[in-house]
Amino acid sequence: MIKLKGLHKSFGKIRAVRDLSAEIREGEVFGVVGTNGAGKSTLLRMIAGVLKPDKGEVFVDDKPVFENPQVKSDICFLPDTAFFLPNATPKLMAESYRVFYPEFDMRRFESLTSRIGLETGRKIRMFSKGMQKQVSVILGICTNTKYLLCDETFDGLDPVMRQAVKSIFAVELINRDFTPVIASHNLRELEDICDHVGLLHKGGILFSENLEDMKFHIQKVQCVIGDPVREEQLLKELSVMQYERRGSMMLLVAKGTRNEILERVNSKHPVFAEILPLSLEEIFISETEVAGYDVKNLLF
Ligand SMILES: Nc1ncnc2c1ncn2[C@@H]1O[C@H](COP(=O)(O)OP(=O)(O)OP(=O)(O)O)[C@@H](O)[C@H]1O
Repeated sequence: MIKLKGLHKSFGKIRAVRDLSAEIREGEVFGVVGTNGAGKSTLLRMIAGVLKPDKGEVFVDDKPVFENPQVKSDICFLPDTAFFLPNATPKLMAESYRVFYPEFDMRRFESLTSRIGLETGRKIRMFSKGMQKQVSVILGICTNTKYLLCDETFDGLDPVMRQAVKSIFAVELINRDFTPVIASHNLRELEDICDHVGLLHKGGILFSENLEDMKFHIQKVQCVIGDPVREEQLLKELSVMQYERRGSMMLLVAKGTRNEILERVNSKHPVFAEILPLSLEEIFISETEVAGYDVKNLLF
């Protein structure tokens, strides 16, 4: 488990991370989302132990991470701009990774690179940006470290490759002790891979939730009731987070389980009613609006 306790980090007058506390549970995919400059990279660098917090501490499996090589050997950090040795090939990079990470799985490296058609003997600098990202992710996965910190890792990957990386993560999560932390400014990129998402804003965590819990407790429903009195009653009875009208159709996002909401709606004898799937983005927008934030400005 990763525990972040009261982290602060400033660069001169810029307060990149302020009083940030959170927990990242083992075996979960944790997403850190936030706009450019929200403090995501700074946070990941502190978790990786390459940057010392001004105040507070990062504990990885109950041990402080900074200047602790033993703990750091359980963490692989993939920065947003991958570092490759000059003129290196993927094969050479894999060999140098093996020096730092004794558990590096060379066989898996060969199998993954061949599966996605990456030539391991070609110079990385001749690769496209997306291909360089692929090399970086594969190297990270093959380190076999328990924690993999990914900074904007899915950025620059095409949809097919993004899907491939997600599948690789899924296999790792099943087969070994693996906890990826993925930072992105794009909630849509995190939607189908993360179990838990923390929303970072101006260096602090605004919101940190398990996605299944969130989806279980919020529903989007569209219905036609056709009677203003019963419509009014429904709006009063539900804990409405968002409400919109399109002609006679009511479209609302409300707190409650699927059954609770349907029961309330059906008690108003609707002409038509259905529960619609909610995207992670809609959930975040609803939850944070209720908390008094205009999250649309924080996500895109
Ligand atoms: N080494 C540094 N020196 C000075 N300021 C820095 C440094 N690193 C980060 N900052 C500042 O700290 C703030 C947070 O930056 P950070 O890179 O952590 O944000 P981010 O959420 O990762 O942004 P992005 O999505 O653009 O990568 C920014 O205002 C940035 O300018």
